[in-house]
Amino acid sequence: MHSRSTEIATEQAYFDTTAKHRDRKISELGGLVRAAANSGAAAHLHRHAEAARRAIGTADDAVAFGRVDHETGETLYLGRHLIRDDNAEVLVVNWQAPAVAGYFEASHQEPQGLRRRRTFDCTGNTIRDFTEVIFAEIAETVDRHLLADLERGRTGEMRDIVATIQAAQFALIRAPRDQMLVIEGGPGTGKTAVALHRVSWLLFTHAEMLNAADVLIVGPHPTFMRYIRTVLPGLGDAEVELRDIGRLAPTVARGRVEPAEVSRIKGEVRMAGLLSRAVEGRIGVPEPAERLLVDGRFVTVPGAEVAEALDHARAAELPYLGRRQLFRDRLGQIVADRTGGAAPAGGSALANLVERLWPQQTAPAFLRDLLGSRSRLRAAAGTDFTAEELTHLHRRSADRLSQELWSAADLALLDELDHLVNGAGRRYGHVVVDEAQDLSPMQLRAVGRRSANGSFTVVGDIAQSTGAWARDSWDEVTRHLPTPHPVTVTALRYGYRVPRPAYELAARLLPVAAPGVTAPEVVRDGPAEPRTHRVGLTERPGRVVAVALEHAAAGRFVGIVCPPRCRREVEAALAENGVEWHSADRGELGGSINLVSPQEAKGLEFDAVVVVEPAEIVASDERGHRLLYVAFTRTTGHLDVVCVGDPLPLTAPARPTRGDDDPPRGLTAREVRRIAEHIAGQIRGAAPEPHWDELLAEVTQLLRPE
Ligand SMILES: Nc1ncnc2c1ncn2[C@@H]1O[C@H](COP(=O)(O)OP(=O)(O)OP(=O)(O)O)[C@@H](O)[C@H]1O
Repeated sequence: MHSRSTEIATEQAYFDTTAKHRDRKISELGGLVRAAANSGAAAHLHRHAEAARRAIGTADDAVAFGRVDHETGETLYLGRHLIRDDNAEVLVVNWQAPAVAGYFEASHQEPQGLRRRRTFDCTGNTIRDFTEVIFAEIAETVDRHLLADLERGRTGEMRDIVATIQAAQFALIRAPRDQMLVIEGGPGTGKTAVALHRVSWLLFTHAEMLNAADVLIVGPHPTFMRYIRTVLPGLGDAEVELRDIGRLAPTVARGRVEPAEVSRIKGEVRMAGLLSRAVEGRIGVPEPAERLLVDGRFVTVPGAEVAEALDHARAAELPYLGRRQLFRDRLGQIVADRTGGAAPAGGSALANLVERLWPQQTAPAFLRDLLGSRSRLRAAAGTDFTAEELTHLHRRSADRLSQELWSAADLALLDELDHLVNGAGRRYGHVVVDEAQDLSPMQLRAVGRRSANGSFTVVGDIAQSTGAWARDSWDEVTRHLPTPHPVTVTALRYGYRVPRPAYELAARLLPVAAPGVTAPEVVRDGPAEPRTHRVGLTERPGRVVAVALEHAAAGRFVGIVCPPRCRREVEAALAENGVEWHSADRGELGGSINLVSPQEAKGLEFDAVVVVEPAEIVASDERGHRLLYVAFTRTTGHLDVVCVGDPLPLTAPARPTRGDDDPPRGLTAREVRRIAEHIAGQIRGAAPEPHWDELLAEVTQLLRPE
């Protein structure tokens, strides 16, 4: 029998030969890319060469990550990319190929014709070691390679998991395309990783009908998109479109903070009806006779004829602006018939009449006018909204459109309006929506209308569902995504990210946070028990920074998960200590110390997590225990809780850090909190001076007794 070092040397020789073939191909393609870039008419060749170059990987990567030996004696190496020799013989099979599915699927119970599965541990293309499973052996061996992989330090970028995809994950990755596949599971079960690898697998398997630019991945916030953005390009699929949910809307200034009840109303599906009626309501009624000055003389068109042209255009199956054009053409013809000439081209009288009866619109201008006008809101609301709800929707517009600041809920309304006004935009052959459990019906409509065929991968976890649209079942989400295909909800059971001690702490929240949700089975032990630091109020920020620095000094990637109320003090302490840090709120993630809100921590992970004041996190959301569950489950290793109050609040939200919380007479504590949050939110959003009046008006509105 070969010794291990001889075995590694033999494998290394194979890797070296393969690398020579790959590197030559890379340089050939590089030459092609350069040549194509130089010749003017060769853009498509350039793209093709680029894509081919990406599909073969880079010279820094290992040529393969695994190998399977079949009972038949055939051996296949698998890698992220297909590699051939000069005679087109396959040296390494790409991981999506059916021939190597057994690598992911085979188990001791069902070896699927495999004798051996080997996984290589490499630095660049140098093999350091390998682990292997011999399927004929009786005892199940722990997948040491997976465990070693999970122990590795994290950075601000997610890595692919191709070498260690587990059988249950692989089943979802290769599930049929024509369905709405809901992947649920606890924190760190690999839902996001699986969804991304599924995209790569679908692109490979359906290459003839689906290319990377036909796939859209929607995530919760910009930081999350940055976190996942390198996974697919690393697998050779660089063109896939990634957008956070806010970026589906037309580009506007974001950052408006508004009370939860306003967001809640704006997220409801009945807003779609209101917007559609509001758009139709902008089409005017003609005068009994319309007089137009055309080429120096007046032409009178009877109102009935104009009304008929309006009705004709209104009934067309086109968006608002398409129908406007129809009306304009028809009116032009009517005028031309009267003057006996050709249709007046762009005559200003005609243009004015069209503009009066069917005004030009953009989604932002339209929404600003609508929300700023009680009468327009009332007219469009019909009987679907109460007077109180309309009062919530109404707001004073900024003086200029460019000064208007938009909330997250507004963005979905803008997208709906853009669709009504300009018609359908880009549609995709497959749409992935991650952290879908928090999206409002209006946000889900924005996602849904981007699907060309109802093929979706929906990812999320009910136990992590928070905010105005916290869900208790998947049906509440999927019913807003149109599909002719079946809906399949499948759970991932094993928790790969969070080590046992940290997860045991987090799981104590589950009975309060999400009764009925099954906890994942954790696959590994952690490096340390969670630590609780009970401190006095004034010590809190300093301790947070000290703990974060301790982890950073040990080379760990650190996340400080901090509720909004403690943010300023922690930022100040970081500054005082001269600590360089990154803010997830600004879409940054990286370096060593990162500051994130619990909401924005969703989907992210760190080697060490410092959770600041759990009771404040619980108090900051109606489903605050879920938010704390999210915070505790961001760690791949260390967890520290720094708090003045209860480190694990299991009952109603408490306010441990202030003694002066009694509400003034006439206001309930909830109202005071709501107002305080609103004012704080607006200030945080750095409302510029032109918005101060508006802010005051909104606060006055909130203070009015209900
Ligand atoms: N088969 C695997 N091999 C190696 N690492 C894995 C595997 N499955 C999951 N992981 C790792 O576990 C971590 C969690 O994965 P991921 O972020 O996809 O989980 P999630 O279920 O989406 O979590 P959350 O609900 O918190 O967003 C990641 O670091 C991922 O790389």
